[in-house]
Amino acid sequence: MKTPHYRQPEESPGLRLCLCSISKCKELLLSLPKEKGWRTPFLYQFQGFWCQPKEIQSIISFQKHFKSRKSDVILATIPKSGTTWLKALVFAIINRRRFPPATTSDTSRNHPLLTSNPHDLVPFLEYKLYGNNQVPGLSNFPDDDQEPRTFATHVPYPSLEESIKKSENVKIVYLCRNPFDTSISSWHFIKKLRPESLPQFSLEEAFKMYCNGIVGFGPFWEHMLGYWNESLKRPDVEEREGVVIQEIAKLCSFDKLKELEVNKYGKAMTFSKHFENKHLFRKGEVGDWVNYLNPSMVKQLAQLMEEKIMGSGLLFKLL
Ligand SMILES: Nc1ncnc2c1ncn2[C@@H]1O[C@H](COP(=O)(O)OS(=O)(=O)O)[C@@H](OP(=O)(O)O)[C@H]1O
Repeated sequence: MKTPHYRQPEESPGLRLCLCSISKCKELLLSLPKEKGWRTPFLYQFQGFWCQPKEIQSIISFQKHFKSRKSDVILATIPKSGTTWLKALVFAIINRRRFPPATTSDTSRNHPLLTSNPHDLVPFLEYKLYGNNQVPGLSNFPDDDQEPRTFATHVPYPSLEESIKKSENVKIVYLCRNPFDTSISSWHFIKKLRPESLPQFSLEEAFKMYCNGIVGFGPFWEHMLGYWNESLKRPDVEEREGVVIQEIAKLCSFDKLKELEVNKYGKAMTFSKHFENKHLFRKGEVGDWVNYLNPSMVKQLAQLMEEKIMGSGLLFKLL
């Protein structure tokens, strides 16, 4: 991170390893239902959703050790539904006074989004913070006097750590995207990251698994409805601060972020050791699915959405 005012959680002196849980986790894995995976040989069904083995350990650690603060902001998504964009937007909004977003002004030249990938600015709880057997010391995160803390997660609502769910003040921002585009985006992403040791992964196979709910943090409809139903119980007042909105939208736009050096050539540790940021920016469009799904696939997913999501009030823009 090149901006001196913003501290990464790894620098915290409280970081420690939590190796004792590894053997317990192995035991747990043996007891869980499993299916063929997207990026790993298997996905396991843990607390009702599908995830990779390493994620289970970090989710347990997050559930056990994280304690929310009243001012915390949690960004929640299922993978490939616009997480990177949401992280950029929320980071820019929360820090708009420290880092003015106007892309033309002198002060904005130091904006962290120009030199850091959004995943390095808003860490995932289950990857960057509680991943790799670590329990981060978050007392000084991100800065001694800077609130709110902003975290991200793919974990479904029922599996969030208890103090988050119990709090009346913690803000959860949930973003979901139409399942047509999300399924295609997921397939493209996994094709790039899937180890060579695993067999080829066709669109047909990926689509079938997606529709069966067997996708990271899925089934997608349960992920969406978990957060959606909770938001209906606790509606938020809409707040607007007109002047900076356009500037933030411009700074966080797909074209702007995709063309930055850090996102064209940079690497982030969020997803794996050698993960290239460019994989997070493919097309960024609504409706690219029409180039991939055949009529019978469209029919199948449309029926599934009707069966699982219709009636909830949740509606999507498909084209
Ligand atoms: N700034 C911005 N604006 C609009 N769209 C954007 C932006 N950044 C990333 N993208 C598109 O989001 C898709 C990646 O999803 P995620 O960011 O959720 O991926 S991840 O879960 O964090 O791996 C992926 O969608 P597809 O292009 O359809 O594959 C990205 O291209």
